[in-house]
Amino acid sequence: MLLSEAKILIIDDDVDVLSAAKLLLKRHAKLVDIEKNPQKLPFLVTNGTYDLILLDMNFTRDVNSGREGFHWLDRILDINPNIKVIMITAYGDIEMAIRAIKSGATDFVLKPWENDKLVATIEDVLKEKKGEKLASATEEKTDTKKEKSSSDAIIGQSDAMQHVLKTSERVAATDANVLILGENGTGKTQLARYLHQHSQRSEKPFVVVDLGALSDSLFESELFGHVKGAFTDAKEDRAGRFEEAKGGTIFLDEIGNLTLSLQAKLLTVLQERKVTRVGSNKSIPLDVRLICATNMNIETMVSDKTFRQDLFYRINTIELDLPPLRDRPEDIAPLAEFYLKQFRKKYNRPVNDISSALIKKMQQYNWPGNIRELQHAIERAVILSQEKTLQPDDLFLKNSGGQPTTATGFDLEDMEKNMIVQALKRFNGNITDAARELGLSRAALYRRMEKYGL
Ligand SMILES: Nc1ncnc2c1ncn2[C@@H]1O[C@H](COP(=O)(O)OP(=O)(O)OP(=O)(O)O)[C@@H](O)[C@H]1O
Repeated sequence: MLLSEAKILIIDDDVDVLSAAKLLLKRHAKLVDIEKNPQKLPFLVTNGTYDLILLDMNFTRDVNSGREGFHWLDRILDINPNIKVIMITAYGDIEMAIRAIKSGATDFVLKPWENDKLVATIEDVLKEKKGEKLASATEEKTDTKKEKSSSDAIIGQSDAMQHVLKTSERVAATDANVLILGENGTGKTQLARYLHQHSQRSEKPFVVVDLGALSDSLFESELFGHVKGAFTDAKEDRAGRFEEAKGGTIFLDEIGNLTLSLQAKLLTVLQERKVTRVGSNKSIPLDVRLICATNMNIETMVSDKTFRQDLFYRINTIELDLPPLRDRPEDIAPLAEFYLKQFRKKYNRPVNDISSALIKKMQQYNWPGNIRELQHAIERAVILSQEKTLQPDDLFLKNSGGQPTTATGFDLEDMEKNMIVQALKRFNGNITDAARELGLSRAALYRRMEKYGL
């Protein structure tokens, strides 16, 4: 592949590194996105946009062990083993760079780099076929491709989801502003990406902004950009997210979390269709398609006057309502099977099937964390199950009937309880054998059984 065709993502916590690399590479590559928060990597990689990632070895939390870099490298390659990753390492970290390559990175560059050298390294890496290096069979590569495209798939055969999908197909091609409503984990981000990918803007950036995670003080500079010297930390000119999304789509998640004063600022930009970087007096025309989402009851917020009616009317030209999973039980089996396949492959586990009793159990559950919770529950079950067919006991679900809450992902206590249940089952309730397998003393196992009410 030529560099001029390549889509590159750069991840580094140092904004100066990010802007320097972007400035250099955007002259050569088709697309260059930057991100300083590595937590967003799984999301960014899953969408399959990028051919190559430049990944820093060290993020703030753990300054120079490189441990975080290895962690993120693993995550990236789990999601897409064929993606090319170039690690960015500091001088003196050669050992670490070698280790990175052994762990699956394609190459490394030393920081601070020489521009020509960086471009040449990227060009070489893009020419090379990653599969050859991994010495994996062609079959494996084909599978991964299939998985990449299927992981973007929106699964939903219920009438409610079919309705959402039909409307989405119709509106994707237009430039209409879309507001996506739905509880946490119902697939709002996934749907926004689908709309972008099926629009005429699909070759341009899809920029996600989590407004819920943005403090009031950062809002303007993050969304609209700033010029050098606009405030103490503004060491360089910086484009905002609206500018980054130029020609593409901007997805404003958690719009219901905006304070009234920020709502007014956003409204002005949307009305005037131009942005002005903080500290500048030059306005830049806006060329983005706007998709917003919230899990809040925004109409009630409008009546309560906590959300501006004029902003509401501007963002909701088309409204798409994603129903909670408990209201569409027909979608549960296809979703569970989809994730079973995905995790079976990821963790190389011999689990092939889901019993009908388990499907029934899942259909009776209320899924407060919606699809994300189901995804995590299946993931846990695939890791822990000793059987080829998942059974009701393999899936630990929180008690039904509670209020919808945010799913928290892996819960160590859930995992521990499940492992104990499995061990007891395997040894027909024999405490000595189960304790030995779990690496616990009999007393420790009894204590835990008591704690979990077993
Ligand atoms: N219809 C679907 N088919 C398959 N997977 C889905 C579907 N909808 C969502 N997912 C998956 O479920 C997870 C949660 O989806 P997503 O992040 O889009 O939800 P969300 O509504 O944006 O969540 P939040 O409100 O917490 O931001 C993701 O891993 C996504 O890929």
